[in-house]
Amino acid sequence: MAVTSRLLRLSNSSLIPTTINTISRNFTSQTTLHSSPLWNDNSNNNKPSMLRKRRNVHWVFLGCPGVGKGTYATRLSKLLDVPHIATGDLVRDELASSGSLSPQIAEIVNSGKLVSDEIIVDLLSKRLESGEAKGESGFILDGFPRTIRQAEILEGVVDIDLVVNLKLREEALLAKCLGRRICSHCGENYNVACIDIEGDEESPRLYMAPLLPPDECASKLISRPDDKEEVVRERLRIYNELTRPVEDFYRKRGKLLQFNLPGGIPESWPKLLQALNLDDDHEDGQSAAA
Ligand SMILES: Nc1ncnc2c1ncn2[C@@H]1O[C@H](COP(=O)(O)OP(=O)(O)O)[C@@H](O)[C@H]1O
Repeated sequence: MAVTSRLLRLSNSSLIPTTINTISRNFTSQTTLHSSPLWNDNSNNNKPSMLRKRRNVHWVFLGCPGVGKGTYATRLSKLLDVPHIATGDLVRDELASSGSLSPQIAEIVNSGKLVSDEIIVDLLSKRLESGEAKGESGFILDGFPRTIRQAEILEGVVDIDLVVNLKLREEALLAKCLGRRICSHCGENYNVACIDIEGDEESPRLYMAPLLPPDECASKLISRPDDKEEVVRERLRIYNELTRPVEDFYRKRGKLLQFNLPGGIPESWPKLLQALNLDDDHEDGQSAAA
């Protein structure tokens, strides 16, 4: 469908609030619509060099709180040279800047609920607009879409190539959220939890070493206010209720790649690259696994 008719359809749709017009402008002006999926075109590991150089991906990361969406999306965004856009970060930036929306969203976020589609689309639109001004193209979205309505809005404006659904055993998710620490100085993420879950007939042992901070960050660690146990449980409940159906939305469209994390970063990162057919783009296995 041509971009103009796509926009026309959007602006006529009662589903789409006015802020979405901004998001549609941003997406359509900077993206190649209906591009072929990078990961699907690599059958027999025989990657055409032209394809390997193409980095204009439009990917989405799905997964429960604590699964590691941010960690792996950040790494892939560096590897593919596309922006990693995390709506959770946009929300936290908005709160930190005491912007006009802060009072409205602080209470929602700190109780583990989702902020409204209108607010999140507004924040995402602004982020895309500033990226566009800097010449960005492509993206890895993390934390959006989180509802079927958000998925429909996104589908109305851009053709998503791939949705990576990260999966981790339920027992590990809470521990990962509670162990999460952020350096208040440099913003780097760490995790003090050491996860070691015995294997059984259904799943192998799961070991995830802590990701400890270097000395310069160790005294500056903070936790996210929504990483408290009762709030994490609520976020997990909301994920199951509102975001789980988004997995089906993309499964039906043949875009969902399920990826079970086998352990911590050293085990999971090379396997994720393999699953994405990006393993030979990754020249230095040791440094990436650090
Ligand atoms: N797409 C979204 N829709 C609604 N609320 C969102 C969205 N993305 C982020 N948020 C808000 O920001 C909070 C933090 O998001 P995020 O860092 O992605 O958390 P998580 O670790 O639970 O995946 C969410 O609990 C929610 O309140």
